[in-house]
Amino acid sequence: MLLSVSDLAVARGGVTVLEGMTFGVAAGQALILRGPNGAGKTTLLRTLAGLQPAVAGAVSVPPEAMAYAAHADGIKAVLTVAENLEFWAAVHGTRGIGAALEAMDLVGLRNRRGAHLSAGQKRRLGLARLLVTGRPVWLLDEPTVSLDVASVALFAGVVRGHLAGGGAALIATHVDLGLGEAVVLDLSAFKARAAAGTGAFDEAFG
Ligand SMILES: Nc1ncnc2c1ncn2[C@@H]1O[C@H](COP(=O)(O)OP(=O)(O)OP(=O)(O)O)[C@@H](O)[C@H]1O
Repeated sequence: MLLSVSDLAVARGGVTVLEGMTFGVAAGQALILRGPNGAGKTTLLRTLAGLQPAVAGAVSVPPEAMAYAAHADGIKAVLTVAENLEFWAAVHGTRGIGAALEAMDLVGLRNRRGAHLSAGQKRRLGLARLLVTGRPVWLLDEPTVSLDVASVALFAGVVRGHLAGGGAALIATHVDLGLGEAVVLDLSAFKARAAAGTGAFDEAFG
């Protein structure tokens, strides 16, 4: 397994929302996270990314092995598309942004400032960032929001390429990315008892 999670519990706002999560993701595999709004998909991804501590349990690889694409793209408005990617490449100690520019159809936009990109273009740049991290496990939170049909297909190809290269991905998505080999993890099975009756889960699971 490229990533193994055992008996993991995660919390939001001081309330444990998911517990007893044990699963693995193999090299070349995508795991699709399912669950209604508020189920805890973002909370799980943020915990794996090291942005918040786990309540309990163990994760086999450190956050440094993972690349997280959050709802916000984290683009620097004053930098151009190419400069944003070069900045991230420098942060991650990798070289070369050409493949990332091409993969997400950003070559023609390489000199446009972040502030001047459309929502979908920003999203494409945020996803191109994954490629320059060089990290094996991708954590993707609704990655196709703002993308048009052509860009969704482009991104699905990028994910397939990452998997074919021995990477893995955990993806919270309601969109079918056409990843035939993907395994679905239904988070309803891990609803924390502590969350029942607090309001945090009532909306999600009734
Ligand atoms: N600061 C907070 N304090 C209390 N509860 C919170 C806080 N932030 C989030 N929550 C609750 O934690 C639960 C999990 O939220 P999370 O964002 O992980 O869900 P999600 O499955 O990603 O939802 P969505 O599909 O809507 O993005 C939700 O019920 C949410 O209302």
